[in-house]
Amino acid sequence: MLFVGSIKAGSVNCLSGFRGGRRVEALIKPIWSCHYRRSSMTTMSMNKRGHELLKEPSANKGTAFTEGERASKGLDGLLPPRVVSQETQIQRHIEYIRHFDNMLDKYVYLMGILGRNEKLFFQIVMNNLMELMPVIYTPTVGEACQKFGKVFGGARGMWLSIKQHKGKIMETLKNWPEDDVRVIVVSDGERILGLGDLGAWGMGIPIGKLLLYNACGGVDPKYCLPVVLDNGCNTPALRNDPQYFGEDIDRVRGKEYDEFVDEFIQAVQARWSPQTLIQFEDFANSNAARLLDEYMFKCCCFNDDIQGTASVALAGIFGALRIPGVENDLSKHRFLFYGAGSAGIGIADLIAEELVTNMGMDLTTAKKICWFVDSKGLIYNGRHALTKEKEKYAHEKDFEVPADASLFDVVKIIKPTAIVGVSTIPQSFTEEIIKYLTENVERPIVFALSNPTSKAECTAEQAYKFSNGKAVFSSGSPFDPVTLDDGQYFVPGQGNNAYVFPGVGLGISVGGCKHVTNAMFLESAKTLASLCTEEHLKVGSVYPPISEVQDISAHIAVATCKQAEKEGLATRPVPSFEEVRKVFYHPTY
Ligand SMILES: NC(=O)C1=CN([C@@H]2O[C@H](COP(=O)(O)OP(=O)(O)OC[C@H]3O[C@@H](n4cnc5c(N)ncnc54)[C@H](OP(=O)(O)O)[C@@H]3O)[C@@H](O)[C@H]2O)C=CC1
Ligand SMILES: CC(=O)C(=O)O
Ligand SMILES: [Mg+2]
Repeated sequence: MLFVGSIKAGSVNCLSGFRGGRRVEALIKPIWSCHYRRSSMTTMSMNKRGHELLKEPSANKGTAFTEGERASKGLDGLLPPRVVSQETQIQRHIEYIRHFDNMLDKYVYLMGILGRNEKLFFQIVMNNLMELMPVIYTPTVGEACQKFGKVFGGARGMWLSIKQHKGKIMETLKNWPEDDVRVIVVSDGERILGLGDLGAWGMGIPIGKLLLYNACGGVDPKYCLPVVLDNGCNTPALRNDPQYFGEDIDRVRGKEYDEFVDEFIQAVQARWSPQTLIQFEDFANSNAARLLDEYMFKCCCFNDDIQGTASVALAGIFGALRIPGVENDLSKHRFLFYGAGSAGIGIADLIAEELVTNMGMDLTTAKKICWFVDSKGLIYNGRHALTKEKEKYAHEKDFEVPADASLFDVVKIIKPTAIVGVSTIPQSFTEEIIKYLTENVERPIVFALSNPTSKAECTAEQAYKFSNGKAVFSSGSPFDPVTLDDGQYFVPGQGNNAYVFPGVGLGISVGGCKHVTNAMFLESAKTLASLCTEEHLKVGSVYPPISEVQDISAHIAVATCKQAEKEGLATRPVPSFEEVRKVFYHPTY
């Protein structure tokens, strides 16, 4: 740890200075040192005894409490006599989890452990990351959200209702027991994965994202807070469900909604810190980019669906460019996005930023390599129903597009080298589309990024089969490896922002950064791409394996800090990879 005891800790206010006195700060503060107030909750948990202690998930060890602990903490007789190791506990639970055929049952079982014994939960997940990430995250988290009221196992996170809490959010946030909150993932539940408006049941997503902060990004769960802003729900079937626990009102829009969000952001900054990171997640398109524009430089925030997704997709593209047969000059590609929402526009914006920043292109030309199809068809200059975001990619066209053109028709007109699915429309990358792409490009890029699996534009098997193994594929939700009849073997990469947001969030926190910028996501994309080796590319994966996500997150954290320093946004020195790795959350007892 970067700690020198002889200098009086606390003599420099970590929040106050960046530039002046930074080296001194580095000497007296370990990275991740508490620049906030001391956590009262943590102290309270440590002091618990007996039955109370067994009911405290952050401190409970169950049958692993040692004889000494049992004697000193009033646990004698409250546990069966034999002391077992955490390893034995893990073995027992993982064997049990493997007996469930159903992924949702696995989710519910695991969440039960989380509610009883946090460290055990995380150790189980971290030891079995490849197997359990699809349980705690996509695709299962989608189904968990759809049934959240039925599988909800207890209090986790905060539910802020526009009806009950508007005007008193600060007062409400005081009910959260931790005085040191560093990362908040917030959703209003209106666009939960590709599953639509799930209202307050969308809470599964902030919870799931933060579990990845802990398991993949090394952030201690005590610093994390999942939040749902409940401003109503426009899914009648959900509201009519007796188990639905959100507000039974139509979504509030306009000024009242904006005031609600604004009050939340200001309250977070006042209750915790201006550097508390706020990650916007799964807001509908009508609010996502708007809120990001509004708050990017008013607080420490980012929108994961826009920026995190852009970063992971660009990293995958960088990987693809290294595959023999794929055009290796980014500027010579022609991208066709199916879906022109938060994710699609975010990815195109970052591609354009790369072309401008690092390849010397002008922005107008850079944008021209990206074409979009939304629910109304191809986007072009003069088309009706264009938002401000879509207008950026509404190019002049010198061809006719029939009003009822299918995606295949558009593919034949645009002749893309890469298609990116962010549409929520399953099976839309059909056999004829993939075959056509393969006939026109040696190795087409086919990214089916919509989540969960049921919404993927095509499966990995379809992409490889229809292209005779030529497609360079990745998907938002995981697919198993594929072996084609002729023996070609592929390990599809998972193009999911989970590769990026835990590392960026960790970097922001470790660096004490004031704001989050697009350049940080560009650097993250490069960092992630640099970790994808020839060995991964050979089997078709444009990403390193998710099993390496902790190291990946630490590398991304360092890259984020470096970029923050460059932009004058860091308040602490850039840590090394080893320093970041050292402060990772370790859920061993
Ligand atoms: N892999 C990853 O890491 C990530 C994946 N995603 C996934 O991407 C998908 C989209 O997310 P996001 O962009 O945030 O969602 P948005 O709601 O912002 O955008 C969805 C887009 O799809 C378009 N669309 C909807 N129906 C059709 C249709 N029938 N034909 C053509 N286009 C259609 C919409 O058109 P219109 O504009 O006309 O309404 C809109 O442009 C989701 O499934 C989400 O889970 C999102 C973030 C990260
Ligand atoms: C992965 C993600 O953020 C999404 O599908 O919304
Ligand atoms: Mg999302």
